[in-house]
Amino acid sequence: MTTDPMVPAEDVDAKSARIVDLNQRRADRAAAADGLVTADESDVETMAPESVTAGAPVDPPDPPDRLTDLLDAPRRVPILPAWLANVDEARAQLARTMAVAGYHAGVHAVRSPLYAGKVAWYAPKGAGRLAGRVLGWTTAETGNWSLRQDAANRNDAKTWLELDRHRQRQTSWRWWVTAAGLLGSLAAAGVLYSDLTPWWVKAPVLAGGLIALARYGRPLDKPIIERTVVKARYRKLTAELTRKGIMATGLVKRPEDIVFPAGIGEIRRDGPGYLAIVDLPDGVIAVDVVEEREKLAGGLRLPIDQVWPEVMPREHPSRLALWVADRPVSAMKQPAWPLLKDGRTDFFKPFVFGFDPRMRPVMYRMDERNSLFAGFPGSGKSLSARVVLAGMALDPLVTFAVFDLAGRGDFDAFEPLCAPGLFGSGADDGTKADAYRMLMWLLKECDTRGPLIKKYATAGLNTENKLNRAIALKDARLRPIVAAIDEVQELITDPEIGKSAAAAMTSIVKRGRALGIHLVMMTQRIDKESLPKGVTSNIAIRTCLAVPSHVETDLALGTGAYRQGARPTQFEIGVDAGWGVRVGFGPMTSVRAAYLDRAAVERVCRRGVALRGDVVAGVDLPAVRDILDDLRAVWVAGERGQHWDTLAPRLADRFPDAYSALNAEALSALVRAKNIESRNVKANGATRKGVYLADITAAIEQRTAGTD
Ligand SMILES: Nc1ncnc2c1ncn2[C@@H]1O[C@H](COP(=O)(O)OP(=O)(O)OP(=O)(O)O)[C@@H](O)[C@H]1O
Repeated sequence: MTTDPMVPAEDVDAKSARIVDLNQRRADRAAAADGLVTADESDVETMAPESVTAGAPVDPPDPPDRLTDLLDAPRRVPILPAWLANVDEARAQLARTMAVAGYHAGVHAVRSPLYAGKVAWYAPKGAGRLAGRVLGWTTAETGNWSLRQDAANRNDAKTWLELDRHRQRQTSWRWWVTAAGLLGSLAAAGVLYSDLTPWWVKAPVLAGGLIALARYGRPLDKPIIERTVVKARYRKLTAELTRKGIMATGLVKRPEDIVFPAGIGEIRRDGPGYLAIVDLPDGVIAVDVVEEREKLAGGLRLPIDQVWPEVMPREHPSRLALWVADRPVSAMKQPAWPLLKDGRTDFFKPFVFGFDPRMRPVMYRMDERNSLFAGFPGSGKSLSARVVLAGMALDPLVTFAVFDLAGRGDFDAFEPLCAPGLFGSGADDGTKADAYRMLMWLLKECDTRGPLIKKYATAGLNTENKLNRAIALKDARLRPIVAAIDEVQELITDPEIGKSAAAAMTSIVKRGRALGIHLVMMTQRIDKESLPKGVTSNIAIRTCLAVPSHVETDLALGTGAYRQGARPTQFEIGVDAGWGVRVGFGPMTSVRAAYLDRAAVERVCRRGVALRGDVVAGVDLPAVRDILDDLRAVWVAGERGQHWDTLAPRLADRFPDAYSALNAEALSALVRAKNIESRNVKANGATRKGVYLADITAAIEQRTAGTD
C-alpha cells in the first residue's frame, strides 16, 4: 500500500482524493529539480534527500606533527625497522644491497673507458669555458657589453659613458681578485705537481678536477655517466586513483558511489604495494571488477600484472580488495623458500609452499587432505607439486611413493626416498602398471590402518579415529604416506586399468584422508574423462594453474569457483609459470610456488634421506594379479555366465588387497582389455551385461597356447 509519509496513517481517508492542478504541480516539480523553490511538502513524490555524512579521508595519512597527536598516536613505528629486527630480513636486506652495489660497480667498470674518453673530450672545453667566464667577470663585460651596445644602437652617448664608467669601477678591483686567485691556483698546482704530494692525493685531485671541468664543458643533455637504472613505474594509490580505476571498468556510474568503508577503508602499504578496500554500489559485485581487471589496470595506467583486484572471502560480495604492486609482480623476486637450507617439517602441521602477489608466505597442509595440481602444459604444475614433496621429504616420518607418467625426470630426486616398487618414471605401460599396483597397496593400507588407529585412539593417543603424530611415532605401520602421480590422466584414461584406477583413487581419497594417506595428483588434461568427479570432488586442496577458460577452472577448483572470482585464466604460460589459484586451505588465493630448481630439490632430498638415517623401509606390495585367473577362482560351479555387478563384489571379497575398490564398470574394462566381449548375460532371472565362463576359458587357453 502506498501512503503519504507526511500524513499520519490514521488521518488518511483511503476513499478521499485531492484535486490537484496537474500543470501547476509539474511546473513546481521542474522548478524544485532546478533548486529554485522548495517543492510542496505534501507531494508524496518529493522526498528530502537523506543527509550525506562525508567519510574520513582514506588516503595514506601524513605523519602527526603536534605533540598531542604524537602522544595519542594509536600506532607507533617500531623502534628498529622491520628489516633490522629480524635476522633473516637483515641478512636478505644486506644481500640485496650488496647485489645492487655489485651490479652498479660492474656496469660502470665496463663503461669506464667510455667515461675516460668523454672526460678527455669535454675537460678542455670546460677549461676554455671557465677561462672565458672568469675573464668576462674580471673585465665586467658580462651583461654590461650588451647594455652598452643597446645604448650605442640608440645613439645614447650619455648612457653608454655611464655604463662604461660603471664597468671600469668594477673591473679595477676585480683584476686584483683574479690575479690573486690565479696565483693561488698556480701555487696549489705547483704543490700538487711536486714530490711533496703523495700519488694517492695527486691522482684523485687530478681526476676530480678533470671530471669537474668535463662536467662544466659538456652540453646539458649529454651526461658523462650513463643511467643504469630505469625507474620502475610506481604509483601511490589514492582514493581518487582507485575511483578512477574502478570507473574505467564501466561498472559504476558515479565515482562517489565507490565507498571506502569506515575502519578498514584507509588505503595503506601492504607488502611491496598499496591496498585499498572499497564497497561497490548496489548491484555491482567484486567478481565483476575482477573480471574487468584489464580495464581496471588501464584506468590506473599500470601494467595488468601490477593490479590485483580480489574478492574478500567472508565479506559481502560487493566488498573489493584492490592491491596495486609497486612493480609488475612477475618481475619481483620471490623470497627464498625458508626450508631451502635447513629446517624440518611435520606432516601434521603447515609449512611454507609459496608466496602470494604481496610476497606473503602461503602455507600448505597435508594431514586430512589430498592435492590436485591442474594446468596447461608449461604452467608449472610439476614444479609446484615438487615443492610439496620437497617439504614432506623434510619430515622423516613420511613414506614416499612417486610415479612420473610423463617420464621427464622432474621427480628423479625423490627416488632414494621411495621404497622399492614405489618409484617409477616413464610414459610406458610398465610404469602405469606399477602406479596401479601402488594404488592397490594404498587400498590395502586403508583396510589395515583403520582398525589399528582405532585401537590407539581408544588407548588415549587421540580423541578421534584419526592418525596423529603420536600414533605415527608409536607404530611404524602407521607412518604418513605421500603418494604422487604426475600426468595422472595417463592412468585414468588407460583403456584397461583406467576405470579401476579411478575407482581405487576415489576410494583412497575418501578413506585415506583420516588414515594419513595423502595423494598428490598432477594433470595437464582437464576434462571430465581425465578428472572424474568422484576423484576431484573428494580432493581438498586444489591448485589451478594457467588454463584457457572457466570450464577448466570449475573442473579443477570445483563448480562455482570461477563465479566466486577464481581467474587462473589470466595467467600467461611462461611469464606466469608457477602461478595458480588455490582453494581448500585458507581462503581462495593466488599463489606462486617457491622456485626450487633441480639442484635445490636434490639437496633437499639428500637432507631427507639423512633425516631417515639413510634407511628407507620396504613395504609389502600386493602380488601382481591376473584378472582371468582370479575370475575363474571366484566362479561358482554351474554358472554359464555372470553379471559384472555380481562378479566385482565376489572378487573384492576374495582378494581385497587387489580388488576392494573394483566396481562393475572397472571390471568390465579390465576384462575387455583381454579381448573378451562384454555380453548380455541371463543369470539369476535377469539379463544384464556380464561375461561367459566359456569366453574366459577360451582366452586363457589361447594365452597358454601363445606362450608355449
Ligand atoms: N614457481 C615457479 N617460479 C618460477 N618459474 C617456474 C615456477 N614453476 C615453474 N616455473 C617455470 O615453468 C617451467 C615449466 O614448469 P613445469 O615443468 O612444472 O610445467 P608443467 O605444467 O608441469 O608442464 P608439463 O605439463 O609440460 O609437465 C619450468 O621449467 C620453470 O622454468
